[in-house]
Formats: sequence, C-alpha cells, structure tokens
Amino acid sequence: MLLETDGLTKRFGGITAVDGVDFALEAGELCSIIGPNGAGKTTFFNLLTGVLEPSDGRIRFDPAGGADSTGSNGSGSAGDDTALDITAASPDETALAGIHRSYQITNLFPTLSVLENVRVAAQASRGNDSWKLWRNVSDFEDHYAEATAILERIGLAAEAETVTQNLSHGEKRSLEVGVALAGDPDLLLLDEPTAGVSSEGVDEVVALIEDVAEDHSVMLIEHNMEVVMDISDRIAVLHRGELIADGPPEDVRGDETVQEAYLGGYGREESGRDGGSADGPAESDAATDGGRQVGARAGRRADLGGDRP
Ligand SMILES: Nc1ncnc2c1ncn2[C@@H]1O[C@H](COP(=O)(O)OP(=O)(O)OP(=O)(O)O)[C@@H](O)[C@H]1O
Repeated sequence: MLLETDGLTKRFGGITAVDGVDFALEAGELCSIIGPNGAGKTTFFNLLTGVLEPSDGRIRFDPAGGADSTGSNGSGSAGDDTALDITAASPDETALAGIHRSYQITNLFPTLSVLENVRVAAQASRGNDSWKLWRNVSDFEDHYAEATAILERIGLAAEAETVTQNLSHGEKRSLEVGVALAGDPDLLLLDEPTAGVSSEGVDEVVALIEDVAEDHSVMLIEHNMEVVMDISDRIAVLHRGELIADGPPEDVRGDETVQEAYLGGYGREESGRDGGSADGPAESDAATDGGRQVGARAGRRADLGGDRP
C-alpha cells in the first residue's frame, strides 16, 4: 500500500469537511476523487499534502512499500515498518516524502519562462540544501536536464523560452503537471487539471495524465465525468465529507447512492446507448462528444509505452 488514511477527519468550526475517511491507494493506481461541490475533495488533498492538519485520524505513506508492491499487486502495507506517519507533516515534508500536487487555480510564476518554472521546481524539490550559494554547478545542469526532459514529456519543449503568462490555458494546466512532476514524486495529486480548458485542450491534458499515470500513482479531483469514467482505475466518491463509494468506474456508475448524491443519471443513459457495456462509453458516442478518443486506460498503455524521455 502506498497511502492509507484511517478515520481521517477535518472540522472547520461546526462543519465536518472530511468525516472519518478510511482510504487506501495501491502503488500504480489512478484513483479519481469525485463528489458534489463542498463534498470535501480539496480538503482531503489539503490533508494529504500537509496544507491542513487533521482534526482526527491518521495518514501513512509508504513509497518503499509501494515500490515493492508494484507488479505484485500491492503486497506491501502502509502498516509495514517502512511507512511514514505523515499525519502532522508540513507541505515541505510531504513533498520531500514524494507527494506532489497541482492546484485548481494555476500556481505558476507568470513572468518566468516555461523552462524556468520547471527548473525552479526541480531545484526546490531537492530540499533546502539545493538553495545553498556554494552548490555545485552540476546541480544546475541536472535541474536543467530534468526540466528539459519534463518539457518534452508534457509536450511543451517548443515553448521552453516562452514567458509563462503567454501560454494558453490548457498549456498552463499541462505545465502545472510538469511542475508537479519535478523531483520525480511517487504520488501525484491533480486538482481539476481540465478545469477551464477548451474541449481540444482537454484531450491533450487527458493524454498527459494517462502518460504520467504509467509510471506514477495518481489521485485526481475531476468534475468531467467522461474523463473520470474513461481514465480511472478506481473512483472514490465523497459526499458531505464521507466516503460513500470506492471502486471501479463501472461499479461506481451503477451505484444508486452515488447516482442520487452526485451523478444524477449519468451513465444510465450511456448504458442505454451502448448496450450496457461495462467498459465505459462506446467509441462512437465519444467521437461526437468533443471528438476525444475514449477507451479503458489499460487498453491505451501499449500505445503510450516507449515514448517517454
Ligand atoms: N478553510 C476553511 N474554513 C472553513 N470552511 C472550509 C474551509 N475549507 C473548506 N471549508 C468547507 O469545507 C467543506 C468542504 O470544502 P471543499 O473545498 O473541500 O469541497 P470540494 O469537494 O473540494 O468542493 P469543490 O468541488 O467546490 O471544490 C465546504 O463546506 C467548505 O465550505
């Protein structure tokens, strides 16, 4: 197990934003967190990254156990000796432990170049030592090389010298993912990476998430249900701070409680149109919906393999 929460709770005065959540993530999973506005999704991310301290409960993170479990279907446990208790960790500490995050509202340096945004993140991800004035010049070269490789991966190599504020909204969201990738985290938390992105841009951001999920564990907050149903290995549903469902997309889509709390009929219509396929929307349906190719994530892995720097 890579990440485990046990009774995780956050209260703000009389509001319980996250309410006794028991959640676990296996290494290599892409798990989407969905739920209505105010369900507690961002608060959950804020707890996992140390932005907020829990009122109750515990968070454990086990990159070593997670690494061991890759390929063996999660034999490690966050209860093993290698697990870190990050319940009270600061954002710096969770980042150094291997949890990086992108934000709902863009969090880039607008006047720096695209390359500089990633290079600075690569430098910062090495911890405080990398800021020392007498640091080795080869550190700069390493950070530069890492940033360049990340730009290749996120499709922004041609924009390396562009001032960030001149990027399109979709490109900025991709760059956010690039910044989160710097320092090679074990777990990436992506907060609404497609928010505000045009339909053509959504395709690119989704392809990037799928690519990144090939060699990282990913948790994704996303309101676009087509994206969520398409790319998730698993979906966890929060409602009024409680985890009301947690399972594969087809199970969550068919869950009556989830339908009532959030989906409001989504997927029932899909089942009617595509003959009840459990693998998500049919290709023909998706082609009329923004032209985006859909299909089970596992089915696309072969296409994506080997393209990365
Ligand atoms: N710092 C805060 N102080 C007080 N209440 C807060 C704070 N942050 C969040 N809340 C409350 O906690 C609840 C959960 O909010 P949260 O932002 O986590 O929901 P969400 O599921 O991310 O919503 P959205 O989809 O709209 O982003 C809401 O009732 C919200 O008003």
